[in-house]
Amino acid sequence: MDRDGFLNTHRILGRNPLHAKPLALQLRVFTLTLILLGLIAQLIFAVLSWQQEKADLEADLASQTAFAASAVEHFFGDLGSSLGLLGESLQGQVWPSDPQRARALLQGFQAHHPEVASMVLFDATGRMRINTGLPVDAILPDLRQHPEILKALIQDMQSSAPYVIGRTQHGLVLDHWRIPVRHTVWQAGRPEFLLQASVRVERANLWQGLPLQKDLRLGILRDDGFQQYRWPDHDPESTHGLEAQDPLRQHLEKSLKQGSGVFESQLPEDGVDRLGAYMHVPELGLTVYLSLPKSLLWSRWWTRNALALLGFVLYSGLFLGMSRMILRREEQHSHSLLSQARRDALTGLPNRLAAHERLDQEIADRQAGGQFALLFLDLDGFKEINDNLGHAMGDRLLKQVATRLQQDLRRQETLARLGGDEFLIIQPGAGVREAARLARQMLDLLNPPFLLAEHRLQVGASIGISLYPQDGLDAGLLLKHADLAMYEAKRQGRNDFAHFSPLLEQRSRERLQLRQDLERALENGEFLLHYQPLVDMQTGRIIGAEALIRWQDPQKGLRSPAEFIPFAEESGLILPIGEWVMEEAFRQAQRWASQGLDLRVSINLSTRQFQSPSLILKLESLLQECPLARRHLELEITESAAMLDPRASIRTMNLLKSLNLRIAIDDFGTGYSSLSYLKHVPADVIKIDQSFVRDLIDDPDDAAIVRTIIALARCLGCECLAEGIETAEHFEALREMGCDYGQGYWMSRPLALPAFEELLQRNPCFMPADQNPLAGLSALLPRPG
Ligand SMILES: Nc1nc2c(ncn2[C@@H]2O[C@@H]3COP(=O)(O)O[C@H]4[C@@H](O)[C@H](n5cnc6c(=O)[nH]c(N)nc65)O[C@@H]4COP(=O)(O)O[C@H]3[C@H]2O)c(=O)[nH]1
Repeated sequence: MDRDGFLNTHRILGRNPLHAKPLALQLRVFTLTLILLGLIAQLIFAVLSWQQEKADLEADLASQTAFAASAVEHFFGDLGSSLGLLGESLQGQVWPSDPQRARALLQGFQAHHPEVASMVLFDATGRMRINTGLPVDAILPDLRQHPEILKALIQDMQSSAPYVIGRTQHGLVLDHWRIPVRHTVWQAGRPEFLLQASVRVERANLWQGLPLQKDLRLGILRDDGFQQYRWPDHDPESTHGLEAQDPLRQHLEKSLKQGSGVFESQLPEDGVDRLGAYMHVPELGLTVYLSLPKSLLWSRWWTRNALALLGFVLYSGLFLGMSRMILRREEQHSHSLLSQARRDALTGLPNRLAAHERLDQEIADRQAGGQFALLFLDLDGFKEINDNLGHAMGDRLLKQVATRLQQDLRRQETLARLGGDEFLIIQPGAGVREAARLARQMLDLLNPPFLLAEHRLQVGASIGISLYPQDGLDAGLLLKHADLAMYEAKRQGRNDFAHFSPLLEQRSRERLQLRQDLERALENGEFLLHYQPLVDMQTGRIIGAEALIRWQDPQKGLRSPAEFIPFAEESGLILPIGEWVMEEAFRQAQRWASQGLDLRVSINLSTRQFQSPSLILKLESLLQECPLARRHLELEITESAAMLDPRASIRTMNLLKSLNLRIAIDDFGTGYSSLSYLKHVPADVIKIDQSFVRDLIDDPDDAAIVRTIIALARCLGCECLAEGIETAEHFEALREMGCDYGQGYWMSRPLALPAFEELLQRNPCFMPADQNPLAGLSALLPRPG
């Protein structure tokens, strides 16, 4: 991946798409919605059932109150009527004439009414005359000493009602609570005497038939607010009058107007919140009320709702449990996906994604201070291994490389495979020295050959190092700089490591600039060809020319191929540039052939061009366009390019031969060709590299090499051409050795087309001075660049 790729990946990873969990979210929303709906239904049910329960209880209380009120009404009504009859039987014959008989009648009445504690007879003045609660001879109480009671008695005596119920009394003869029921007997429109039955209500069985459950409270209130009676605890000590502002009394006062109703209030006796019902009995001037603690409503409500609530809890629990189970499964699944997504399937190492995350983590950990190193490792020549031995073999190699690299790493150091043959090592805490030591260690680990099937492969690596924080504060920059340093290591001859320096960035910018300039040059037609004569060493005549590219840069002037061909080769731009050279050289060869000139035109093919699958097609189409050129064209392939993949090279060269093109092996002697390989190479010419020619005169070794190459060419049936002939001595020595052709500054530098054609016209003969009077002519010719 290129540097932009790194940065893009980093940017994409920054968004962390794997954290999005739509299913989990949907499931959560679904579960919560179901629970919420259940909760709402539960709430509605709870409120409705509360209302229902309350209404039921109120209705219950109201009917019980009606029952109680009716019992009270009947009881006092019956007693009142009985008193009326007793009064009638006493009047005239018995009272006041026969007090003993009157007393007996009263006692008889009392005997028939066990709830009556005593019978009393008062005369019209309010004086007590008979009291069955006291012995016959006892002194009767004088009510004048109890003016309150006397007043109430006189008032009741005046009442036209058949009977009157007085305030509940205590003391005065009887030591318990009783309700006085009074009946006045009239004589000629004036009260004659008053009969009073003192009723012990608890004996009256008033509440018989009522469900007297625990906590039920009953009460009877007079219209004047006097608490006549309370059940079950009629406390003689407590007050019997309710304050006017007492909430219960206020409720009950409504009963005077409404007759009946319900109330919520506390009772003075226990302070418990209660729910109650009341009913007014106008004939008696009493209100009967009945109440239960409100908590009973809660418990009745709870009994009704418990099941539904339990159902709801179970239902929610079930849904929650199910969704948690699904979520956990989903989480486990996505965990395993995540860990798979972070593992390189081939080597088992953390992959690019994991490396980026680890790098981000390391940076975050070092925010407060500290350093670490990043080692970017790229195998040397992996592409060739992959191409030649196949991908399966390439994969096996990568696995072995990963195992070896891992072997010396410490636990805190992370090794990741970024993809292809690129590995990354994060070395926490490391500075320049520690990183260099680790890089060297890694290179040493890769040093021993790898054994893959029958192959023993020597694989090196180039390592670029960047350091946090000095070489970058973010992951993208650190990776970019480590990558730049790795390119530098490759540039410096591979199997080595390099540290990042700002200078590399400068070079990278320059390379970028060069790329843009080359693209512009292609577009604007800034390239041109120079031609360097190829000379027959025996006759000294020009037999052809090597076409050599030049770049007429509008800013920098004429630029030599050494400045841009290596970069064009590295960047791939050599393909369009090489095509341009072929087109130009073919057309020139066609022109010369059509002019009747028998000139060989030699063209340099770069490694990439030579390996390009479209080469043959391109050549075929050019040959169709320039048919006369075919006989004169020669393609130069460097020995090292031909040796990269010997079998494929031979295949391509055979195809070139099938097009009737000549083949020259360039820079011969530098590429370590084996003799068995050379035997199969269909070359026409072997070009002796100028490095052997340069010291040919002084260095016997070089002379021996040149002589050997010439002999080899003979054996293989090839012609032989020496490059870099700079002196007459070079020329003479090579000629004597039997070299067929020569090329060099001594004869001529590469020339622009007009100068070359001018030279051709002169038809010079290049021979050392003693044999050739035209020697040195080239020195007079204009020199390019
Ligand atoms: N010192 C010395 N040098 C001599 C002498 N005689 C010739 N030379 C130089 O040797 C180089 C010969 O070309 P090469 O080995 O193919 O080496 C070429 C070739 O590999 C590459 N190149 C040039 N043109 C093209 C092209 O059109 N396509 C490709 N692919 N490569 C090219 O650039 C290299 C350099 O080209 P040039 O700078 O033109 O350099 C030329 C030429 O100027 C001599 O007596 N002494």
